[in-house]
Amino acid sequence: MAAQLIDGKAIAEQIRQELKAEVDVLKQKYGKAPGLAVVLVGERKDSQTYVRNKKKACDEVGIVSFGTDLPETASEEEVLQVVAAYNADPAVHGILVQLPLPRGIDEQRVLDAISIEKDVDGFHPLNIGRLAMRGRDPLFVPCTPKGCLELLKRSGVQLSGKKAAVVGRSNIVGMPAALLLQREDATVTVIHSRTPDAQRICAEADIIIAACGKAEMVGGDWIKPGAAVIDVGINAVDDPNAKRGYRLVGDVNFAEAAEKAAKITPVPGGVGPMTIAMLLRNCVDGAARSFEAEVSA
Ligand SMILES: Nc1nc2c(c(=O)[nH]1)N[C@@H](CN(C=O)c1ccc(C(=O)N[C@@H](CCC(=O)O)C(=O)O)cc1)CN2
Repeated sequence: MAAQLIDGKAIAEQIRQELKAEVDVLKQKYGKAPGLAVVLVGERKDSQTYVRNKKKACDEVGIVSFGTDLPETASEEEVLQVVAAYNADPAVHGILVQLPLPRGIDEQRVLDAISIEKDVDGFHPLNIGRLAMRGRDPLFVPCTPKGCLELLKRSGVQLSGKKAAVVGRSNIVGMPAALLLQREDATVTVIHSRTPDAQRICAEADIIIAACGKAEMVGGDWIKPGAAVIDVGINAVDDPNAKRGYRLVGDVNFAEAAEKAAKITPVPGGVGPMTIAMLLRNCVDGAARSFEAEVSA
């Protein structure tokens, strides 16, 4: 392997330590701690694990976590009532509704109901809209793409003036990642299922963010020698030799790409841990804004 590994687990740990110090300062200055409310609807095992990990990470840095678990059968109105209660609660500075929601609940309606001042996932259309505008700043940026940019910056990858390819155009990763790269003065191409010549475009890019949800789709011949490669994919592939009966692979063929890239993230241990670190970052930023607004009111 020629590439240098971008260790998301270690960088996320470093960020949590930085945040713990910031939270201590906030507590001393304002006499209160940031609060994060996590809403989980249904019994999906993966969502339960993510929510548990989010709460554990909050404890570690000194953020107070609040939680509401609703059954799979909860109605949209019940979910909206929980969101409304957290919107009105001054001890809560961030609200997160774990996705995906059970079928029958209008995800967009629920996300739209979160106050933009508490939208620590950055999924509210006003926050996304501001991200897309020059001269306007969102209050929060979605955690996974924010984590991708943080990994690039902390690994010393220059963005300004570089060619970037984002593979995938989802609302929660691909599109915001493209907007963030553009804000850093990269020239960005978004590649999707109907893009002709996807491989050629990707192979011309200095920076690749792969977020298409297809196991190992980005092969070695998609990578420009010396490129920085950020792999957002988390795909389970059956493997009878693995402890859990499956192993996780990204959207990038790691072994092939690592021979060509200068820097690359692994899966697991790359972007995944950064998603939670960026959630904490957003929550601390939201709380700091709220505390400051209170004292200057
Ligand atoms: N409201 C939200 N819902 C969801 C989000 C989100 O950002 N906000 N993202 C994903 C799930 N997610 C956090 O919620 C998440 C996914 C993966 C990881 C992670 O650390 N993955 C590990 C591997 C884990 C394993 O071994 O199974 C890794 O990549 O190293 C963290 C958070 C969907 N829902």
